[in-house]
Amino acid sequence: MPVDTRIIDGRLRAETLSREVAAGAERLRGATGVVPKLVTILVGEDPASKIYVRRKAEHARAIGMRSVSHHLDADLSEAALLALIAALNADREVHGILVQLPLPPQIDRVRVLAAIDPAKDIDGFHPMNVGLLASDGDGIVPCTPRGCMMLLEAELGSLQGLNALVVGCSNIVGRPMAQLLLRAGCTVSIAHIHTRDLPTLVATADLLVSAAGAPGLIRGGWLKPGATVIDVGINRVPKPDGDGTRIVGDVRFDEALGRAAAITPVPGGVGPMTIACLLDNVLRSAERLAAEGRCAAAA
Ligand SMILES: NC(=O)C1=CN([C@@H]2O[C@H](COP(=O)(O)OP(=O)(O)OC[C@H]3O[C@@H](n4cnc5c(N)ncnc54)[C@H](OP(=O)(O)O)[C@@H]3O)[C@@H](O)[C@H]2O)C=CC1
Ligand SMILES: Nc1nc(=O)c2c([nH]1)NC[C@@H]1CN(c3ccc(C(=O)N[C@@H](CCC(=O)O)C(=O)O)cc3)C=[N+]21
Ligand SMILES: [Mg+2]
Repeated sequence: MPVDTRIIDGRLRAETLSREVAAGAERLRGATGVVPKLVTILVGEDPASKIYVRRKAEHARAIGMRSVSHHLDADLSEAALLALIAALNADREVHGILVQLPLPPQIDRVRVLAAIDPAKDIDGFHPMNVGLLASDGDGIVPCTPRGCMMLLEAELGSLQGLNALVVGCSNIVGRPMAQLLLRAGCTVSIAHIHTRDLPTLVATADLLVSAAGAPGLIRGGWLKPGATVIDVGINRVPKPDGDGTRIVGDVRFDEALGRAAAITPVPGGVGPMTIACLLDNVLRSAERLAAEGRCAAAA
């Protein structure tokens, strides 16, 4: 029986969260003189990365934070990047450091992420924060999975006992997503490129989070009727009429309508939540560093 599928408005939820973060930043400034500061680092010329980094910096400024962007040549050495990170770790006016991924091949992502002060690691990618998430500790949680959890909890309330399927197991999205769902009491499955029978797994899922980066991978007819669907995928594909490109998710949105209980659109779903959660992570880091006397009031 077809249902009326709710379209989850991530943009609206993200605007609400951004206003809360702006108010929190203003409170912190009033109480301590500390103005949260985000530093983004982009290495190379990837056009999508340029757009996202610019968007993050603009949003930070729009809500009253400070933000500085470093745009470095594609042939930058790993040593030079590590030296920049060391300087930012030591800078008492910097509260959040974001190294945009992917990095060029001469730079070891694992070494770079491990060099960021875990207290300023607002992506939550440092092994210390990864470990805290995996052991139910209180570290910094990656932005995209946090945004997905906010949308899911607003939609469903408690997630306890639900069958959750995460498609994709990257360090940025899939793995931390699975950890958060486990923490929320879901029975979690993780599918990836070697998974044999994805349609059968999808059919068992009360909630599905897809982060494969594969356009149209998930067919509407695979979904358990009444499932809640979070589509993280951002895939640029040619328009049907061949005139330019557009962005689609991993889930066949048209097919999911009438079958899922609720679904996030692409764009306008998870993406805006990622940015709002990033700013929230910057605020939290600034609050914690201020409480520990580890940062300076803005000059
Ligand atoms: N909305 C947002 O805020 C964000 C969106 N994204 C988007 O989400 C998507 C995933 O990003 P990210 O996690 O960084 O990407 P990665 O490419 O790092 O990871 C993708 C994962 O999906 C798996 N996968 C790929 N194709 C299939 C398939 N056909 N069937 C099953 N599993 C598959 C991969 O398996 P394997 O590695 O084994 O090949 C891998 O585990 C991308 O489209 C990205 O643009 C990312 C971050 C934020
Ligand atoms: N260190 C690091 N941290 C990241 O968080 C990180 C990264 N590297 N590398 C790349 C991915 C991708 N990512 C997105 C952020 C916002 C949107 C976003 O704003 N999306 C909008 C607009 C989409 C569009 O028009 O392009 C939307 O979905 O509505 C998308 C994707 C963060 N990532
Ligand atoms: Mg992220």
